[in-house]
Amino acid sequence: MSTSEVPLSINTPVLEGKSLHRSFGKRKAVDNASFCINRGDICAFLGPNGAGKTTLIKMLTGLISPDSGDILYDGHAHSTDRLALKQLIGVVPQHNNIDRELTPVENLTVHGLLYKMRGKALTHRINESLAFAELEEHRDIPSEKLSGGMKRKLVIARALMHNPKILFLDEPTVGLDPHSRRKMWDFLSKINKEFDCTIFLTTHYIEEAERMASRVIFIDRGKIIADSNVETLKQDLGSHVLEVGQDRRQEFFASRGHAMNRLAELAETVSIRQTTLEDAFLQMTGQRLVKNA
Ligand SMILES: Nc1ncnc2c1ncn2[C@@H]1O[C@H](COP(=O)(O)OP(=O)(O)OP(=O)(O)O)[C@@H](O)[C@H]1O
Repeated sequence: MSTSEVPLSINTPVLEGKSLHRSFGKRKAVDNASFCINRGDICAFLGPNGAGKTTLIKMLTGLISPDSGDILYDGHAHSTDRLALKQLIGVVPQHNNIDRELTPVENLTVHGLLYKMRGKALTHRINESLAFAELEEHRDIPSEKLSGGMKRKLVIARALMHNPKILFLDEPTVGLDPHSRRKMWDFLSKINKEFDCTIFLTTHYIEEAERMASRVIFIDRGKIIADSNVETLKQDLGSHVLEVGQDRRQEFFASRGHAMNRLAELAETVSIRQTTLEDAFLQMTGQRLVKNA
């Protein structure tokens, strides 16, 4: 049995980054980043503006090369085989790069042709993609007339046309209103389940990572500072937090009961709430992720 025929288990690594470095001049955009993404993961890279998320995605998708380090897909380096890499991955960049004058059908057709899809197979796939993205009604209008959420879905549908194994999304919901953002999370979860597609996304929206991700990797100033699941990151800190006094100093507790006991002792103004990923990031880095959904 060849390597490609070995059945994949859930814990099969599909993507590994090993000691990745990338600088721009003196600026270390990505600094010794190592991680392993398993099949079926929805992995969120979470970090503030300028943390290195886009640089990392560009390296993983072959747009730029690392200064040093290795990138392995299914255990193999693809640095010399760009075509094989392109078949394996779908990429959704931060900005919608659809052809605005072309219709959704035309945008998908161009992508399909580039991936050597032809005839009935291409038509079938386009129809399937439009149905999945709920864009059938808008299939023949210029794409510039689509709403922001629809344009985003079209970019995603296009990235999925050739059935990639891993979908990369750089800030998938940036610029969308909260309602469209939530619908996008459902859409991405559906892609993950129905297409058996591993998802790797960057975001600086806490809620996005909390709602969607099975794995969260914190990145700060180019360095990976945590790699775990959402619940573990929060539990490590304590499930509940008291914010005490005018300066809202934080005290963490293992349970609501413990937090309530402490609350009863305090004479100052206190609020109680569940711990969030924002708290975990703040404790680790001393800075906030800034934007929130
Ligand atoms: N082409 C480039 N030339 C020079 N500096 C760059 C270039 N690309 C990125 N940088 C710098 O590298 C650092 C990381 O940038 P990057 O875009 O990867 O961060 P990010 O986490 O994606 O930020 P954002 O959330 O704002 O998109 C920043 O300091 C940025 O200014």
